[in-house]
Amino acid sequence: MNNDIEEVLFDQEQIHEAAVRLGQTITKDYAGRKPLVLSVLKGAYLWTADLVREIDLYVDLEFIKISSYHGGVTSSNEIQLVTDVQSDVAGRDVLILEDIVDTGQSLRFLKDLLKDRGANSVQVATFLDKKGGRKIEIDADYVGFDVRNEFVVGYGLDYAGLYRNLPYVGILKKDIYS
Ligand SMILES: O=P(O)(O)OC[C@H]1O[C@H](OP(=O)(O)OP(=O)(O)O)[C@H](O)[C@@H]1O
Ligand SMILES: Nc1nc2[nH]cnc2c(=O)[nH]1
Repeated sequence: MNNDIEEVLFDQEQIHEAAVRLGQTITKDYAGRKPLVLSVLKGAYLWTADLVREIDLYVDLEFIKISSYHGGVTSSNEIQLVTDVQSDVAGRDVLILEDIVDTGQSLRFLKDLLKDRGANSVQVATFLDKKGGRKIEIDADYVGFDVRNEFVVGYGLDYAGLYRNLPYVGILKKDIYS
């Protein structure tokens, strides 16, 4: 699996530092509140595990699964709610945890859904922010790393269902796509 990677963009140490940095900021910003941390599956599973351990607050942890990519490297415009959140978000301060914001379509879908359901506030902590990929004007509140406009894998992010278990983020060799 490691042999399929052309270039490592963010290694384990850098990722840990980003989780610590964001965890400290979120701890300060949400002081006195009990946010509902909403992890977006599948991609955010590792980011969630690492970031929540750096947040020194009482939090509720929930999961939601949506889908926009269908095995390839380009997004579909259609976002599907695959598995809904299991608790009421009305009145809650929701902190969405995403692995990546690319076109912005998934985030738009989620923020609209949570606002429609009466969340008190909705903020977003994304591991990666691919600003060059945006089709919708939307921004995350907390960003681990800005990433260039290329398809990346690892640390939760997949290609055709694979590479989510790489402990770092990288770019695949071109022949893997063919
Ligand atoms: O900004 P966007 O262009 O909408 O892309 C971002 C979304 O794409 C990925 O999810 P994906 O649909 O691939 O599902 P997964 O998390 O299960 O891999 C990622 O986890 C984000 O949720
Ligand atoms: N694996 C992966 N999923 C994505 N979803 C949106 N952008 C990306 C990306 O660059 N890589």
